[in-house]
Amino acid sequence: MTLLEVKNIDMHYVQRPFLFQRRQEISVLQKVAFSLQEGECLGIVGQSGSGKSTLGRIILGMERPKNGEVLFQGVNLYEATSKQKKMVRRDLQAVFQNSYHSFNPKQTIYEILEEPFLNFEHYNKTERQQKIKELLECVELPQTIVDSYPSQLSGGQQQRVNIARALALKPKLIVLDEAISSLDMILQKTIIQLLQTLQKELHLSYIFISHDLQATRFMSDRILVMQHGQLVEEIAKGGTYKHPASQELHNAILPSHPRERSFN
Ligand SMILES: Nc1ncnc2c1ncn2[C@@H]1O[C@H](COP(=O)(O)OP(=O)(O)OP(=O)(O)O)[C@@H](O)[C@H]1O
Repeated sequence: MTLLEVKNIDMHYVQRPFLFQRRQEISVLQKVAFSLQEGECLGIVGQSGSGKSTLGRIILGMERPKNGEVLFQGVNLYEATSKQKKMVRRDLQAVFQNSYHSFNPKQTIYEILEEPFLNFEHYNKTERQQKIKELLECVELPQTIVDSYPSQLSGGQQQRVNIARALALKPKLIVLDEAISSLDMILQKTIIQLLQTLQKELHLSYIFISHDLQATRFMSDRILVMQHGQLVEEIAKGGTYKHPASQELHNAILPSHPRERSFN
């Protein structure tokens, strides 16, 4: 079943290069269209500035596009009623690259994880405690972490808390925007494996946005390649890269052994 439909999205930003110069429209997305099935992990890759994060924000309902529609479970995000918006806020979650900045540093991990339940559910205190315990188990964090503040956790632990918070309301889709890019290689692999396990257990869908083709290939069922605000190629799992933009990303993957890395 189709979960998300992105139809002919155009987006531009208005810039004024210098104080007395005329405002210029910079086009960042042109006619972007794709759909996502339930349970699917769709990768979106492209070089820096190709428009991936802008597209991610539009999919999350955070930025209204100039033209086009985003339909999530059949609901147009930018025409939704307040009841529909509440449903979307439950079922559509995000994990961004800089996990620390998405926390209130004055809240403990317990308070951070409790917030979605306070906002969306009618659980009593004992039920909330039980749900937080389950969330921590889900992302393989120790229960002792609940009294810590975000600044007391490692980057990997912070990102697990972020994932736990995104999972709290059992969403249908999580948009992961460079969600593992700031972690070291070993941690990246661990978090990818965790995301894959959770995807199977909870029948989740992901949009995995990254400039890292290798990680995206490992994670995704299908990959869309972006260049200059357009989707230039769709690659099925195990498929080959034909478009020059895809080949460029592919060629940028470093060989695993340092001896094989030549910069000539
Ligand atoms: N708020 C904004 N105002 C003006 N221009 C913007 C704004 N946000 C993004 N842009 C421009 O839109 C283009 C696409 O940016 P975007 O962040 O979507 O690319 P990206 O592919 O996610 O890049 P990266 O991988 O470096 O994060 C860039 O040229 C960027 O400068």
